[in-house]
Amino acid sequence: MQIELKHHQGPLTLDAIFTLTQPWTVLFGPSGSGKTTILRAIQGFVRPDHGKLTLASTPILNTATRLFVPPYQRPVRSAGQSPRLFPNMTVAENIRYGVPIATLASTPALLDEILHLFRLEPLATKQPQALSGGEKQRVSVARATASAVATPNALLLLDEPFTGLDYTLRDTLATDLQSWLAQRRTPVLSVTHDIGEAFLLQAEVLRLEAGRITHQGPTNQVLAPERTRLLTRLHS
Ligand SMILES: Nc1ncnc2c1ncn2[C@@H]1O[C@H](COP(=O)(O)OP(=O)(O)OP(=O)(O)O)[C@@H](O)[C@H]1O
Repeated sequence: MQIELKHHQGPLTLDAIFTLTQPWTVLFGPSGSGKTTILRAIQGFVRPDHGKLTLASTPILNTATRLFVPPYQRPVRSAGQSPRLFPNMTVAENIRYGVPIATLASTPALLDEILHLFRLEPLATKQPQALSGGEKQRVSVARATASAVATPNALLLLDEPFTGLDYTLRDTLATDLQSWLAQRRTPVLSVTHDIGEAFLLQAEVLRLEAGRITHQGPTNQVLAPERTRLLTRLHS
């Protein structure tokens, strides 16, 4: 996927050009650097001043030619920072919601696999009001994951997907989800400012500073300064 975005928004001047080449890419940067704005522009909820987006060789935005594919027609699925679940549906129904009936018929095990992947089997029949914040977050990411794997050539966007989870669950879930999605060839762009999460994923890292991509490469290269700073703090 090729992404070119130029946009003014409040104090932010976004000027980001990058290509997603790996199965999982992490967008890493400080608060306010524009991470969520990039995800929202890819979804189609922010219309950039200037921009060009191409997903799986299909253009979905080109301000020069006035091309703007609306959000509901983009093969983009996402889970945001605050889980928004259907309150009148169970966990299983929420996850099933974005999966076409034809997909459920051809891959009947999909829902069970996702419930298992996200450790949600014991909660499958509960409604959102009976869940903790971390459980709701898991359902939200599970729903976006189910919909992404059921959509041809989809890109999955995850904004702070493991926030609110304890470290043990986060570590297992992140690595299991990464390999499960890689097997299904569903690419991911996730946002984090958690250095532990970035190292855990062993993904390609895009480092964003004040609206600009300053580095792109493997985690241990791009985040070496953060790692050194963290280790120094732990040993002092
Ligand atoms: N609708 C808006 N109108 C004006 N300014 C906005 C709007 N949405 C966000 N901003 C500003 O744009 C900047 C980038 O916001 P964004 O949410 O993309 O940052 P972020 O890197 O995702 O931050 P965080 O890690 O805190 O979620 C911030 O300064 C924010 O205040």
